[in-house]
Parts: sequence; structure tokens; C-alpha cells
Amino acid sequence: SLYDYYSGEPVSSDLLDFYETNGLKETCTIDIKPCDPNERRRVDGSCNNLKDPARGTFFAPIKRILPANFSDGNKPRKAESGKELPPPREVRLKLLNHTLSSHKVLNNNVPGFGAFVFLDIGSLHDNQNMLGKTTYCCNADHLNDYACTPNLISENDPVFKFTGVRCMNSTRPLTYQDFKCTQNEVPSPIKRATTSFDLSQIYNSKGEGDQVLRSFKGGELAVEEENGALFPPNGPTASCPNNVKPNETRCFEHYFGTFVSVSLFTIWFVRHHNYIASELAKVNPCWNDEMLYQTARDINIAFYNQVYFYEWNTAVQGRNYLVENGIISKDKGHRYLYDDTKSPEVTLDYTFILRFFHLMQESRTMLYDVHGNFIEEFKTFDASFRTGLLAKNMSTFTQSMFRAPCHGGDGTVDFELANFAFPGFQIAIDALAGDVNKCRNFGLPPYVDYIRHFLGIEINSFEDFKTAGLMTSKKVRLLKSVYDHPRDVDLIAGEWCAKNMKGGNIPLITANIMNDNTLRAMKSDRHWYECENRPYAFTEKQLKEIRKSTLASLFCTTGDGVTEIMKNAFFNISPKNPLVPCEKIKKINFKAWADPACKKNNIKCTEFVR
Ligand code: HEM
Repeated sequence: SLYDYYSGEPVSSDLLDFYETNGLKETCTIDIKPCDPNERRRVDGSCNNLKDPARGTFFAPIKRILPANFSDGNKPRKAESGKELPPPREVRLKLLNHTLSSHKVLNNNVPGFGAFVFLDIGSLHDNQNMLGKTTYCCNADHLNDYACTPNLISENDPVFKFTGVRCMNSTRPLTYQDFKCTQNEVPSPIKRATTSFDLSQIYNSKGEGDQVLRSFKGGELAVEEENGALFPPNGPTASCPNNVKPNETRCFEHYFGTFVSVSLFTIWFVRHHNYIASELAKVNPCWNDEMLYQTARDINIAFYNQVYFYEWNTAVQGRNYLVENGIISKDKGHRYLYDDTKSPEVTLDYTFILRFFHLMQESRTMLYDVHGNFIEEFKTFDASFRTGLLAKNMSTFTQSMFRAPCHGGDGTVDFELANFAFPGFQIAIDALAGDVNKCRNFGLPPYVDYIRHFLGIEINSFEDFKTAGLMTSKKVRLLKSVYDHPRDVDLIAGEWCAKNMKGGNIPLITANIMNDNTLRAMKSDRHWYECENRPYAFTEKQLKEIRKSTLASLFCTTGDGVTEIMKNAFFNISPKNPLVPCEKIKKINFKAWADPACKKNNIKCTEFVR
């Protein structure tokens, strides 16, 4: 039946008439085949909740933790004084020094994996709009267009004062209202991804879904060989504007080929699917392509979640906090989490706060050979949208992810990211000023409202930030130099100034916003990998094997030329976290998936239909 994306309800005939008359049927509705309680997770996210089948699908709306805070309906909120809030570029310049800095404990895998996870539940439509379509917001004629929210640069700007550059392009977030998919008045930003942590950035949640990705042989995804390594296939609609022709030709048709780290994780998780399928085929020679594919997908998703929740989150928040908040479990058995009264949902606050990891992004990629000898420094952003270059240099870029620290963690930001984030597309982009700008244009409420929501603490004066243990006096003074009133402080700006949480490497409110989303995701996902009562659930033995999933094992099974790695591959190499040979890294034993039917009947792959 036909469902309305925005409301999640079956489309009424009146609404359908409206959509059809205005050519909106394709955009605003989804056709969902009847749900089967025993089927596997669908790639488009439908039927996750059997009572509410359209919730959690590709293009289902995003929730808000706190109500939207706009001024005059859909404009950015004002300062408490009634004046405009300080310009985003000024906020960024005053609060964050743009300088060189290396993180003391974390490496490039932390921001890299974070960005990869974002693409599972969020989408890059606003970036695509800003870089590809609405590129003109700095033209004098367009500064005040509704679609434009440019970041203006003052005459005293330390970087641009001697140039003619006085503006950075920025566009208003696209909403369901823009697409006429709702009459609701509160601007509701769109999302082009499924809601659950289901690797939708790998299994294509849109259009024909994973049918266009599969090789239909041995349960594997289609791949192509280049320089003896395997990659997602090229295709006619793929776009890699920075590939230097004729040598650089690799460009993924159905996957993200954006920043280096995102492209690498995409390549690795595609290869990982095929690694799993081939291992399963060895154990179960009687399984057909479908059985191998579906089981490999299920294991790949579980592996990814295990790494994200038990390893990445531990690296950024510390283990104790995650255990205390029920995000991860101490024991290795099943967890009973699913609650069918909760619909799958992802929050805007969460997809937004992942921008905090901009502070850890480096613009210098340190390239090493497989023995760890330093080769050269490469400008990270010159490799963006350029999978052709990556494909020819996989091994050195792979090493750069775990051998070099990520940026900062000390309240500074990488110079290039804060001034020239997208070379080749726009003369000047400050990603962090963009974050402040979007914070307001998404209608996210003041920082102090999040503090009240999560910590129950009222902040009435700037000094209260210190009294509450959230900031040092120095940072409080800095905030005071930018904002007139504590309620003026933007969420992201507050987090830039906040201390790291106890035992972790990020501020507490960022952690709380992430955990709020994780709990929603776990409880509302009928296919959550730790549940025993889901369709095709892992047995206890299989779940124990899934618990062995680590980033280190991903590098060892899929990384070009990787023969040694640290056990904690999100942390820098150190005496406590030394490089060890890959043989010492635990791997999943696929014998746990041995199907007695294969042995009993001694039948061949193609004959077996489950
Ligand atoms: C090559 C490195 C990167 C560059 C050049 C970059 C640049 C940008 C820029 C310019 C924006 C748009 C800002 C605006 O709204 O005006 C953006 C958005 C965003 N970035 Fe990054 N970024 C990078 C890496 C990362 C990393 C490592 C993360 C980690 C999670 C991340 C997370 C995000 C998120 C969540 C958004 C919001 C997307 C949306 O909802 O529209 N980025 N980035």
C-alpha cells in the first residue's frame, strides 16, 4: 500500500489527489509491500515496526529531542536582547583557534568512522545543494534569497582581510515543506537515509535497493579489480569531479566517494561483505546465493554496530559511562531491547552533533608504507571526491588512518577546514562557521536548554557554566566575549568550549545527545543484532563470535597491505597499544554458522533453497 513519508500513515485519497495533481507522488509517498513478521531487515527500512511500517524508511522525517526554536516562523532565533545573534564566522574565529595540533590519544579512524556512520542515518543533501546547485548565495543579487544563508566575512577577518573575499556560500536546510510533503508549519529538515543503524550507506536504501549492488554469485556484492585490489564498481552516473583524467578513473556508482576516510570505510565494508560471504560459503557449501548474501549482510551490519557501539563510542566516551547508561552490555549474551510501541527514529540533534567531530578532522594526510616508514604529507582535501587517486594509492592511505593522530581534542580546529574546506568548489568555506549557521537554521534551541534537559541544571549566568563543572573560567570568559547572554550560546559553540567528560574525549552533552539516539535506535529496531527474538536471530554461539568484531580485524581482513595493527585501532600507537601482527587479532569464526543441513544432505550450493 501507499504510505505518506511525512506522516507515516496510509495516504488518503484526497492527499493522493493533491500529490498526483502536483507531480509529488514519487517524492512524498512510498509503496510498501505487506510486511511479514518473519522476514529479514528490508533495505528501504520499511516494516521494521509491524504496526507502523513506514516509520524508519528512506525519507522518513527526523525527530527533535527538544522543540524547534525559530524566530518569525522559520528564521534563525534571535539573541535575548532581540538583536541578531553574532555572525557565525565571528563566533568560530573567537572560540576556536585554527592551528596545527595532534590528538594525544585518538587517531584518524575516530573522525573517519564517525563520518561514515553519519551517512547511515543522515544525508548530504544540504552539502550537495550548497556545492552543486545553489552555489551563488554570495552574489550580490542573491544574498537575501530565501534559499540562501551566506556566512559573511568582516573586513577585519584575520585570513581574508587582504583579499576581496567577503562571503562564504551557505544554503538554507532543505525541508519537507520545500518539497510540499507537509503543511505543518515548523520547518522539518529532510533525510535521505533509513533511520536504523543498518549500513544503508553500503546496501543502498533507495530506488532498486541492493538489487543493483549484488553480483548474484556466492552471496557477494559486485566489485571490480584495479591494480590487483577490489573496489565498488564504476558506473555512468557516478561523479568524482576531482579525478585527474586519464589515469584516475575509479568512481563508485552506488556508494559515497566523498572524503578519503568515508571512501576508505565504504571500500572496506563492501570488501568485508564479500569476505564474510566467502567464509560462509566455505563452511556451508550447500547454501545458495540468496542465503549467503542475506546472512553476510546481517553479519556485516552486526559487525559494524559492534564496532560503533562497543569500540568507537568507548574511545570517545569511555566504557563506564556507556555501561551505566545501558548503551553497551557488560556480558556477551543476548539483550532484550525491542519495544514495539516505539517507532524507529533518528534525531536532528544527533545528526547535527556529529559535526562536533569536525574538531578532530585533519587536513594533512600522513602517508606511510606498509612497514610504517613515513613517505610524505598529502593535502587531505585534494583527495576529496577523487576515488581515482585513492584506488591507485590504497595502501598508503590505509596506513594514514591508523598511524597518524587525528586533529586536536584541545579546542582548536584545522586551518584548512576552517577556511578552505572544499577547494575546487568554493573559494572559501569555514565548515565550523557553517555548523553555527546550521545550528540556527535547523532551529536547534540554545545550549542551556540541552543542559537543563540532560543534566537538570539551570544556567542563568555565564558563571553557572563553570559552577556546573562544564567549563573552565577561561572558556567562560571566551564565551562572554562573543555572546551577551548565556541563553544566546549556540549548542555547537557551547560544546566547543566545554570540558571533556570524565573518562572520555568529548564533552558530556555531545555524548548525551548521541546516547539518546542510540537508545531510541536499539529499542525501536526489530532487527537489532543483540536480540534473541528477532527473525534469523544469532544463536548464543554466533553472537559470541560477533562480539569479536573490532576495527583492527576489519583492517586485517580488508586493508591493503595491512599485516600489523593496534588492538585498539581508534587509539594512537603507544606502549599500551602497540602494533601487533594481524595473526594476534581475534577474528570471527564462521563455523558458528555451520548448517547441519549441508553435511546431512551433502547437497551443492544451487540445490539448497531455504
Ligand atoms: C574532509 C573532511 C571534512 C570536510 C572538508 C568537511 C566539511 C563539511 C562542511 C563544509 C559541511 C557543511 C557545513 C555547513 O552546514 O555549512 C559539513 C557538514 C557535516 N560534516 Fe563535515 N567535513 C569533513 C569531515 C567530517 C567528519 C570527519 C565528520 C564526522 C562525523 C563530519 C560530519 C559532518 C556532518 C554530520 C555534517 C552535517 C551534514 C548535514 O546534516 O547536512 N564531517 N562538513
